[in-house]
Amino acid sequence: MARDEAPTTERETDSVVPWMRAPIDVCHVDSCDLDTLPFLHPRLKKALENMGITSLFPVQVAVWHETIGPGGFERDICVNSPTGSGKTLAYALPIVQMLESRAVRCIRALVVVPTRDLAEQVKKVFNTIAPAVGLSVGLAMGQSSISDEISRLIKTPKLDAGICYDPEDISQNLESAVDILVATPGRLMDHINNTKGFTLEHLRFLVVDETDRLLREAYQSWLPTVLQLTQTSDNGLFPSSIPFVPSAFGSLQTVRRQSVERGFKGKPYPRLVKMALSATLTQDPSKLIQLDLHHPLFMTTGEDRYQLPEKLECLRLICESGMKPVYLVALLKSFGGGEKCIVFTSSVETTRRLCKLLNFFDDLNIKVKEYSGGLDQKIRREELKAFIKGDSQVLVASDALTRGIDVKGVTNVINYDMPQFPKTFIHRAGRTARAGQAGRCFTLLSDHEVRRFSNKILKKVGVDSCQTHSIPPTTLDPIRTTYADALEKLKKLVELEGAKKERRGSKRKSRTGNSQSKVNKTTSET
Ligand SMILES: Nc1ncnc2c1ncn2[C@@H]1O[C@H](COP(=O)(O)OP(=O)(O)OP(=O)(O)O)[C@@H](O)[C@H]1O
Repeated sequence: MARDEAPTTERETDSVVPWMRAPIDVCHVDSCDLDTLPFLHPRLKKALENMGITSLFPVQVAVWHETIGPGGFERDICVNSPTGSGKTLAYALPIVQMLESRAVRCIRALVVVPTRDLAEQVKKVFNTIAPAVGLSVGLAMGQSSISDEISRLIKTPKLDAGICYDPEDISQNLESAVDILVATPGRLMDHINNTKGFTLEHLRFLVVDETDRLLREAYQSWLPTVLQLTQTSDNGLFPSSIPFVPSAFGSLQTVRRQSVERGFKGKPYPRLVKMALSATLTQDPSKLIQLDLHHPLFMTTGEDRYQLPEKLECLRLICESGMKPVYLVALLKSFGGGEKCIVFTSSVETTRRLCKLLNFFDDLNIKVKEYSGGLDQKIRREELKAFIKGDSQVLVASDALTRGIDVKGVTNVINYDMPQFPKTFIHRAGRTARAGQAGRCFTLLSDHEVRRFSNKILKKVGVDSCQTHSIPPTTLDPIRTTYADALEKLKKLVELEGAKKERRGSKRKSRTGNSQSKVNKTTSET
């Protein structure tokens, strides 16, 4: 179960920080054609058109107006906008536009996301626009080789053969190879602590995507560390005493001076601008305070705390107990092979077993793949790629990985296990009905879950109508027999795997036993 969706503290529900009480309601903002978007750089307009984008979504227009042009980035921005509403481009576009005029290459924008798959996805979005204005985007995420990553993030100076250089001198003049870095917290900390030449000294934009998840995550140290590395020298009203001496290799010192920003005295410039975004942005003051926001501007969508995508249809199936797989297979068969579907379970183990069970239904004729934290990153990436390409039609997934994942053409989401928290429901359902498309979210319920589902989940997320989807017995009955066979095969497989695990365990024991006896023998001989 994804820890990050755990129920919020009571405080979060009844007390709202002052700056969240009068938000900009994105419902009152219209989409805007690229032709009429003020100040948009022509090369960025072209890059967007090459992606098939001809207008910006409301949340993107709202953020653009608060970041580009006269009031540009005067305030930090917090965005609470539904899944699939285009939050990634909402922050990527203004940041790329603002960095277009940078002279020297160094990390000026850092985007922190909770998972590796999301990091790769966000980097891809930046890569569709940043190169158009000469900016380079880097990726820092765990489970990939850190040395390869360093070679892509840090540029070592060209050394003339035959001249011996002082290594100290070289490390003093390592330069960043990227302008924008997308990172997961763990790997970001690795680079901050160990990578020579890696610096956030020149950082101007910090984006915390899926904020509520990141503020809950265990590796909390990344946020105070980044804020500490980018704070101004707090020396009253006089410019920072740090000497402004560009080095021989052209790297420059970012002098965060005190300066008068329109109406805000005493804040340093260039101030680190922060943007926090989520479909379920926390309102908990104790969490928000960690961001150390500067005169934050809050943008939300509609009156309610949470907003589901406009064209999302919610349905429920009440299943005989122990028969959920039969109802699931009947539902998958009813979709027809062409439609993409994500099936959510509440654990890695259930994900693994359910995926195997579905593949034992010989007449299902749908390619089902697993997508969970139990898989190695490389395999997971391959499975996701195959799903995006349409080589597989159904992904059985655990919650930990799906926040923000954007796969076009997912028309159905199925909650095989009932989501435990409202946020889990929102992020699962949010894998469909994206970018204004229609989509359906089915939830399989046993009798005893029906009441809890409507009171603890649907009511909290503002769903007042959830149709009951029924499957005729004539459809279910033939599946019951194939279910019995599939279950038999799964049991045999589990026993086989158990036996293999046991054999491996005993081999390991005997190896350690032998080596122990060897040690005993040698020690007894000596
Ligand atoms: N202006 C646009 N016009 C058309 N499509 C767009 C536009 N902006 C974004 N999209 C598409 O909308 C989809 C959703 O975008 P994105 O993943 O940024 O949503 P999100 O709000 O971050 O969702 P989540 O909360 O799940 O992370 C993507 O496929 C993206 O390519």
